[in-house]
Amino acid sequence: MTSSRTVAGGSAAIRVEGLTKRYGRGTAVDDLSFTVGPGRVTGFFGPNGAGKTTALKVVVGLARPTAGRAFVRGTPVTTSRPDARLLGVAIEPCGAHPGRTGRAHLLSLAALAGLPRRRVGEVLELVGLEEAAKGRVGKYSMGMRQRLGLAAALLGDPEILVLDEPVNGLDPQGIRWLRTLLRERAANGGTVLLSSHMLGEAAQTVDDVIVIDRGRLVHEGAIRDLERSGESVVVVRTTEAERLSKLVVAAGGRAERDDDAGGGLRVEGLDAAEVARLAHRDGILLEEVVQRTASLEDVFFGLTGGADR
Ligand SMILES: Nc1ncnc2c1ncn2[C@@H]1O[C@H](COP(=O)(O)OP(=O)(O)OP(=O)(O)O)[C@@H](O)[C@H]1O
Repeated sequence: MTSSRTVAGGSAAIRVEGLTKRYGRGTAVDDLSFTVGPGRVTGFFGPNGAGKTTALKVVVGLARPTAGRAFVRGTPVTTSRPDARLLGVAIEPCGAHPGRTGRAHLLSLAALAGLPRRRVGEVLELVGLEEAAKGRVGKYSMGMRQRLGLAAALLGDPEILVLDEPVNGLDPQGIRWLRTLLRERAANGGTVLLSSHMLGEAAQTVDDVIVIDRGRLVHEGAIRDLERSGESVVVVRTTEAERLSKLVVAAGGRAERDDDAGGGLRVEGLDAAEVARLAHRDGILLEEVVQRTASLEDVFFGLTGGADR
């Protein structure tokens, strides 16, 4: 999928520049640019329909961009078969015929990529599918199909892994296992780009995040910075929410009714002590005041509007 001509991208493992992809009159990806650093696990996040799969397909050469370019290790991506030693890809559907065994599927992929047969046994062990690989793919659970897709991506022991929603269908133990596997690859210098529509869940796995919404970039940076960016929220329970809400707004804060707080208020822009002072000054009784830091999911909703499409 790459040519020998090095053009751009610098030391980036993956670089996407001004990528737009239209399907008919719809725009799936809209002037998107981002960089994936080497030796890091990068999460590519966005609500359903944000354009993640489409962008990843362009990055791995499975779709042609309408405009813009993608580079893998500085080399422009083309739609020819990727070098399995450079780039491993797991994007559904995995292409395995339902009537074939998982092992037969991997053996044919290994042969196509010029990789030794022994790699099939090795990757099956890595993903915990040794026994299941003797059975037909059509009988696999979603979690087993995920593991088979990952085994295929790992065949060439690639420098860079691109995984579309790899956590889907995995149980909690499976998620923990995948996290360890991906962290180990990054610790050994490998690069991972994985997509997910749940930022909170992937937070322990990734170093960096790229967040898109409606095909456009809304955030790019380290996960730690995003965690720190969470503004604190004060949740107040009172029978005089309406009156307190006006005081909060007059003091420069934001307030909205919070049904979870039992007819209370959710306040942003002021801390708990300031809210308590305002209430006390006007003789408003507060039944409960709780201050909490916005979770990563709150930050994600704030960035993307939260709505799945
Ligand atoms: N082959 C296609 N033909 C037409 N429209 C498409 C095609 N592929 C994707 N789209 C549209 O492009 C938009 C982005 O889809 P995409 O699958 O890339 O989003 P996503 O972020 O991966 O979503 P999800 O998390 O639901 O998989 C959607 O509106 C989708 O309907």
